Amino acid sequence: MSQTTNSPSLAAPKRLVIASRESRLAMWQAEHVRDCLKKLYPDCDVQILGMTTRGDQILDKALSKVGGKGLFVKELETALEDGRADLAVHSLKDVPMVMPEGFDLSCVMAREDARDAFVSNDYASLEDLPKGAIVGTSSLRRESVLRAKLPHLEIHPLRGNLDTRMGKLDRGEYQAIILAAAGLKRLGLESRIRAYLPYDPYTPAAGQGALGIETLSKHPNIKQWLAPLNDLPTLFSVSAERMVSRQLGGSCEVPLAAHAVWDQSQMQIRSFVASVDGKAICIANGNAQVRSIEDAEALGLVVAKDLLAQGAADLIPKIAK
Ligand SMILES: NCc1[nH]cc(CCC(=O)O)c1CC(=O)O
Repeated sequence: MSQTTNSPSLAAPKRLVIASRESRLAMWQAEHVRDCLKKLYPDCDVQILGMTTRGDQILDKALSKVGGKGLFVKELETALEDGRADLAVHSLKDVPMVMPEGFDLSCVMAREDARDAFVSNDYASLEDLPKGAIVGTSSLRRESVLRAKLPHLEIHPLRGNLDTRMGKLDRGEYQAIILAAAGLKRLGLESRIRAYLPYDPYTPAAGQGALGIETLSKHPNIKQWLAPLNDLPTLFSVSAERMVSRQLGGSCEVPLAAHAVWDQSQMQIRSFVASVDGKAICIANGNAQVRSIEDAEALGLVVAKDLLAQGAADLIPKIAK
């Protein structure tokens, strides 16, 4: 993944098929990748293969209860294996921390706004919500911080694609909902954002706001063709975040947050592991010079060790210690 220039000896691709989920956000992301590839390789025929995943079908349960991450990527991986597609585009947040055998996270593209957003028709911010107001989120991470900071609020589950979630808010099922700002901005719904939640304490999930492209390990050419799409600051940041998450079991069955920023070789990272009720929390911050993916992962490891030293493992159901 560290390669960011195209090998001059490799001929341009003739045809590339992108596997994508069919939600509006997933299609936006696939079209974005298609447009970038068309710019790089004007003579290449770039197609999008849309498909429904189990994560899109099961809408009545919290993600953490139905298999979590991986749920949105499995069908796309099958399309790669079967040769129906060459690359799969994912929200990086949904990509498992440990890639399955035979698959690589080949490319990480520039990050959108990584923050969580407050969306409401009647209130301007979380702080304005009255006692008993219903806030929609199915993220255990968001729920944990909300319960700790604003215990007078009611947290109710909220699943489905972005349009479904907005519809539920607009029908009055919730007084407010919390969503990733990235998805809203990509779909032109930025004007619905009433407030941005600060990174402290509302730290995002590892990879939030970034796009990841997955390919088969046995097709190194495709990885090389994608290399120019990598964004170095994002790649460094998410490498650190994903290392923290990986060390802590990498599931979404536990409130786990990790967010890093990289600028001019300096990286800062904030991470927490908490209980869903918000009563217990381990927080670790890191700061280091980072000039490579290895440096970024090393910082992620330090932060993970800090969390574990504070007893984070006790908050995680099935972590292999
Ligand atoms: N877990 C679902 C998911 N995966 C990616 C995004 C939003 C876009 C992104 O973070 O890149 C969302 C929705 C949300 O958290 O509101």
